[in-house]
Amino acid sequence: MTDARIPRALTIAGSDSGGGAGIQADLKTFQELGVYGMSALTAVTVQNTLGVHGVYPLPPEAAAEQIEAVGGDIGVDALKTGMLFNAEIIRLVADRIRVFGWERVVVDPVMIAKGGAELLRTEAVDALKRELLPLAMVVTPNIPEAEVLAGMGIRTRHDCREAARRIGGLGPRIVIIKGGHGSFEEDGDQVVDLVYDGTGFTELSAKRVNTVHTHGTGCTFSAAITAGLAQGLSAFDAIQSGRLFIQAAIEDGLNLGQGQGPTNHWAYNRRRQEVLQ
Ligand SMILES: Nc1ncnc2c1ncn2[C@@H]1O[C@H](COP(=O)(O)OP(=O)(O)O)[C@@H](O)[C@H]1O
Ligand SMILES: Cc1ncc(COP(=O)(O)O)c(N)n1
Repeated sequence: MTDARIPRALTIAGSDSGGGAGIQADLKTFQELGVYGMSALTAVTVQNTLGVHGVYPLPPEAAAEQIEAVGGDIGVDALKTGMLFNAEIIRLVADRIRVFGWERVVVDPVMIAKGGAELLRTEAVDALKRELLPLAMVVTPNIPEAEVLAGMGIRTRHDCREAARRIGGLGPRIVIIKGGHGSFEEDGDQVVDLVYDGTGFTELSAKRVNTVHTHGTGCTFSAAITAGLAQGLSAFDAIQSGRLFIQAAIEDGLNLGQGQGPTNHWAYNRRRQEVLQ
């Protein structure tokens, strides 16, 4: 029998039939990072590299009961939320996080898929802000999501900092505004994720990969952070190691299907093995 104390992580998110985003991306990432993965499904999407072709939300109680089933039996060292779709699901998920007293919580405030499909109802944004963000150790909006949460446009690096401050005011301990959707003038060929911890800012820069195969980048990044938290890393170390994981996954992205392909969840470990050989 292997060590019973393998780190355990839970993803509360939607299913992506194409396997590049959602719970599929999360579970692949947990597995690659040596963490036992569990899922509470909120919705089934009909999805491939060409986009989202259908969304079938589950009854809100289904998510709540899945969380109770794994939380009460197996235990959860860290969790992430992804696609939550509506306010009722958000309320029940937030309630279960409070009841279990979980603190290592990553909220990826998924709103709109890269192809434009709505993964969170507009009227649910308030519930996300009021119910879930106060429970988050780390929240990971992309720039359009940060604009919605902060209630302001982001056109400059200065705007980005102001938005991070406003989102920090909603309760999460750390805000990361991800730079995948565009660079500011001074960023050059770098992609910059802005990290705000309530007092100061850190910019995590990496080379921007020139690719269209970025389906599931946000899911994979937040799952990698969650895996780090499940293993007991500090939030900042988990974010830095998540950044290394996503960079490798994008650099070695998979040209699958006819549209926007997924990232490569093996890339990080394959590179580490190559270094060891
Ligand atoms: N072209 C790229 N090159 C390198 N890193 C990227 C690229 N696109 C996104 N990323 C990284 O992927 C992660 C997810 O960012 P982003 O794509 O903005 O999120 P989302 O999938 O939520 O829209 C961030 O760490 C971001 O810096
Ligand atoms: C079920 C599901 N959840 C999340 C996303 C967001 O994907 P991305 O990380 O590319 O923004 C998605 N396309 N599908």
